[in-house]
Amino acid sequence: MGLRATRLSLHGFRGYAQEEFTFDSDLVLLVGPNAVGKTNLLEAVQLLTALTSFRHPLIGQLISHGSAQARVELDVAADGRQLNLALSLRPGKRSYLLNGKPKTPRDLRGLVPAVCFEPGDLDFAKGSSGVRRRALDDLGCQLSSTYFKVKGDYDRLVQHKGRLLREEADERLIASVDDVLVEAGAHLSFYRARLFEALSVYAAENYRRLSSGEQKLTCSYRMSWDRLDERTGSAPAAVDDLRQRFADALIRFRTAERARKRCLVGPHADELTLDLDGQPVSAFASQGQQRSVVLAWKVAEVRKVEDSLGMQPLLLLDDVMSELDDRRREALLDFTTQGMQIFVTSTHKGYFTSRFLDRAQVIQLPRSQAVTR
Ligand SMILES: Nc1ncnc2c1ncn2[C@@H]1O[C@H](COP(=O)(O)OP(=O)(O)OP(=O)(O)O)[C@@H](O)[C@H]1O
Repeated sequence: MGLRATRLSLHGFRGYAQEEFTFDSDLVLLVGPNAVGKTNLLEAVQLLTALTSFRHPLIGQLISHGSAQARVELDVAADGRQLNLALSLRPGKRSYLLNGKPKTPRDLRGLVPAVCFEPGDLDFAKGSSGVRRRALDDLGCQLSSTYFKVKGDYDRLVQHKGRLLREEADERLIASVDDVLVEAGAHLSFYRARLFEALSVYAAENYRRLSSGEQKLTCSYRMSWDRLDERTGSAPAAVDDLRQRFADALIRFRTAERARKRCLVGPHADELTLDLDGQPVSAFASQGQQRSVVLAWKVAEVRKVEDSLGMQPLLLLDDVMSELDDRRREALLDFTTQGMQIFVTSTHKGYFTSRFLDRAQVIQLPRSQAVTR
């Protein structure tokens, strides 16, 4: 199924007082100098589609300085249907509309999916497990309302438990939180590990192609309780199994958690590792290899969205061309022939081939300059 964003309007959003863009191509290149608003524009598209932004902003940060509210709207053609997605932002409150009718994020989840690739994503390869957990959760929340709910429940509970541990609350009170934490935590680890496994298969294949089979990418997920007990993690068979293992671990680590005053076990501490030929990517891979790993992972995300939702996501590429060498840039631009709509931002047109530029709608920012093709 093809998704095409055709119009974006921005009112009081970030640096945009009032602006409207129309898109007439499946390849949209936004070019302009630093700080002109390229990323802000992609962020608006991401908020209306993925219902999140890679910047994870507070609502107040999205509203233009000096404005009381912001509104962004995106028209999308989806298999003959016209969708108008709107997001209104006021301090502390965000509300969505679909074709003029109020909707919850739950209603909109997965309606118009998007995958974003931005320079900060390089941390996916070189950063800690926390970066990879967050990336997985962002995608999982887009793919499934259940994932989103379980993640929200777990985050709230683990924060609450953390507060109780810091306040040295009564042991029975903490144990009562553990009783509910087990349910949300077992589900979150289960969903996340399954998503990771599916993406790992695609990413390994993508990496093999990108590196011409020179190295093998392997990805592994270790539940926190296996990691802390120094056991070798194995793929979870079922939620029941995880529930039991999590409950046992919470009892085993009760004294340690009270002593350290923080939550030690649970999905927030699961470890997600990436290895090239058995060596951790974060510590041993070259910068180029790390970039290829991230590229392989992003391509895997696109494929997973297609598998799960039966449609190609919008692909948002924010300033990644400058981060990639010619070969990897070419590999990424291969995507542009696969029919999905792609938004690319860049400070320079020079990163793109004439073949690419001929096909693309080039929007020059700031808008005082002419819009060209
Ligand atoms: N809430 C806000 N109100 C007003 N301006 C804002 C707000 N949030 C961000 N900005 C401004 O938006 C600008 C940054 O825009 P953006 O990140 O889209 O730039 P960019 O074109 O992607 O730049 P670069 O090429 O450097 O990545 C900054 O000048 C910043 O001050």
